[in-house]
Amino acid sequence: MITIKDLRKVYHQGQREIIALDGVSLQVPKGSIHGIIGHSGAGKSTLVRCLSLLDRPTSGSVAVNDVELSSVGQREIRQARRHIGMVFQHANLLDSRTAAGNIAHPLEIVGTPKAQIEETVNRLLGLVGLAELGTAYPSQLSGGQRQRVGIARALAGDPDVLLCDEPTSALDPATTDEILDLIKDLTVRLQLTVLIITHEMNVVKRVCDAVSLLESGRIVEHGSLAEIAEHADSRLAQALLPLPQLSAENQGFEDGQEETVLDLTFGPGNANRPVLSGLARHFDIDVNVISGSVESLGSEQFGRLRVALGPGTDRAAVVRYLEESGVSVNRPVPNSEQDSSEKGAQA
Ligand SMILES: Nc1ncnc2c1ncn2[C@@H]1O[C@H](COP(=O)(O)OP(=O)(O)OP(=O)(O)O)[C@@H](O)[C@H]1O
Repeated sequence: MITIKDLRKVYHQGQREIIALDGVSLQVPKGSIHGIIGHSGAGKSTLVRCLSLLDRPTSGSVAVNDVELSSVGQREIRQARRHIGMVFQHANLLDSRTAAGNIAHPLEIVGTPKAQIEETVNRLLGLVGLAELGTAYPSQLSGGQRQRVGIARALAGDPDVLLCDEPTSALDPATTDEILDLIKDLTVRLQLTVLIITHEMNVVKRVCDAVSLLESGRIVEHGSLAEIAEHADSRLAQALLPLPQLSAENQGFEDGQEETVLDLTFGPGNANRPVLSGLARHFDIDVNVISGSVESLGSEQFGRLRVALGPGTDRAAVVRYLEESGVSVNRPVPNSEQDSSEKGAQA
């Protein structure tokens, strides 16, 4: 488990103070993956540096499994770093070493006995699906295979935490999915605690259990994917479950007609239930679907629908009926607002 409490990092440039992290608090349970998403300059790299002990926070604390890391002395820092494995955007392998040699490197640095290194490297090569490629050099490996070596190297010290900084940004979509599935599998198998820094919403959708939106050094939205999906007007929800874009002029409703239009979010509990036909029958009204999408978030299905109710419908009663059926109901968000929210959450 990672526990971050009120983390602040202030840089000084001459007279200027730059607040890179402004009171970040976060808890990531063991065995789960938490995504951090945010604009350039939001503070993501600073957060990674403070968590990996490459930089000292100005104040606040970071603990892994209740062991406080942010206050360890210079001498114990190497030992403390062993709790944390790092996966980088470009695997950052040593070109002069084979895949096995790269995985062995951190173990050699801390003086691990040779026989133990060999046993660990072979086990890790198997774990990341490269059992046959231990003698290959980075130049002989594909981008995905290099990242597998990078992941194995991050696991060499038997860490509790994996910090992944844009781990798939340099990979094509199919390889991205393979690497994400590997990270997910390892998280469960080894009961790791994983933080993924990313600007890609599909990374969050595919593997994260929870996500935080970082903006100007602060977490402005956060929650499990199910919690976020329920708040359809939040910026993360609009990025996770976007409604297909209607034209700028045609948002599916006329000015003044917003009252009859609803945005509905269906979660795993009701995504497969005939809620809308039940609604139409119950109130004896027409329900017109204007726009909709269904997304897999982790292993669960979520859906968003924009619907228009027939004239004369008792809107309050309909909203009550839908909410009692477990559907989240929101006012429609105009296209212009949705555009800027998606950019904010995706950048
Ligand atoms: N060493 C430093 N000295 C001074 N200011 C810094 C330093 N490192 C980062 N900053 C500032 O702190 C803020 C957060 O930067 P950071 O690199 O953490 O953002 P980021 O979200 O990682 O951005 P990107 O996605 O572009 O890497 C920015 O305003 C940046 O200019």
